[in-house]
Amino acid sequence: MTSLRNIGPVMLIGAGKMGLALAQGWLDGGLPASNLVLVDPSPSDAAKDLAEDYGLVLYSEAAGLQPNVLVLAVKPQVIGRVMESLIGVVGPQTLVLSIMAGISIDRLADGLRTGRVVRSMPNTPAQIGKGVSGAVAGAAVSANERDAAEALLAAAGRVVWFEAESDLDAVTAVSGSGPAYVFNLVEALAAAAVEQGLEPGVAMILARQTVIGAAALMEIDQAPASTLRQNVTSPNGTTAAALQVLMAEDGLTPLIGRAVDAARKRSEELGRG
Ligand SMILES: NC(=O)C1=CN([C@@H]2O[C@H](COP(=O)(O)OP(=O)(O)OC[C@H]3O[C@@H](n4cnc5c(N)ncnc54)[C@H](O)[C@@H]3O)[C@@H](O)[C@H]2O)C=CC1
Ligand SMILES: O=C(O)[C@@H]1CCC=N1
Repeated sequence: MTSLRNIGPVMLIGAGKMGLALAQGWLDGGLPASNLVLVDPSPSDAAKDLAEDYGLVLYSEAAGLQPNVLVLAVKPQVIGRVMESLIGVVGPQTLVLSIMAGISIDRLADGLRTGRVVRSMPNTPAQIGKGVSGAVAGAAVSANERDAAEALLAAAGRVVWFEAESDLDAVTAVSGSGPAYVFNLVEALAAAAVEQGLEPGVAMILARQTVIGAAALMEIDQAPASTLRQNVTSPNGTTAAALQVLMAEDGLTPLIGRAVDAARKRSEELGRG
């Protein structure tokens, strides 16, 4: 696989939450700081801090530069304007790697006048190298360019390639937004603990560490999730009583199904502008 050391200049357009999570992963993964430029007209303190810590250049606009890889990490709602500002920045050798929800390869190819576009969907655990990204390569993307995109995404965690671009709307709804579902589960578990009379601070420690522990166990123990669940469930015990509620016909599975469906529809909507 292509190494981040010899991928050449990378320009990140949009140093927001997800862009910075990726940038941190690239720097940790060996991308030389001198090869990373951040572009953001209103950078957050976190963006300024990263730039200062690593000596990165932080520009308010991209004019005059032609990177090897241009990473698009702005909100889908502003991409029209952003693409206009990038004419001339995307050269004949520039690979475009988008992480934006909903925005199609065709739309980027039209707006940036290049077919060299990889559309991807990472998630925020990228920041610690534990993310997962789905990716689709446009028809004009060469094997080397696909390798370069893979190197950037692999610094953030696992990479799964798809043939059908429409699958990325599902990926967005499952793993792109998914960390939020898990954090919301922590909030719900902590709220339930408070309802049971526990002090809020303690409730949050218990809820948070339960999810941290369960995730860490799942990483080490490759048994199916259903087996890990069964390992907690003593016959006729407390977990069985809770699972009767969670696994009822109107329990967690249809609820998560509706949530994922809503996210997918929103991803499709964002794509329609
Ligand atoms: N937050 C997440 O978990 C994930 C987000 N994404 C995608 O990443 C993109 C960014 O999302 P977030 O980081 O959450 O949003 P954010 O609001 O934290 O970051 C967007 C950044 O773009 C900057 N920006 C606005 N106009 C710009 C311009 N003309 N040029 C350069 N930068 C500009 C803003 O100042 C901001 O710092 C979205 O397209 C989203 O779909 C993808 C996967 C996961
Ligand atoms: O909420 C969003 O639209 C972005 C895409 C996936 C995660 N965050």
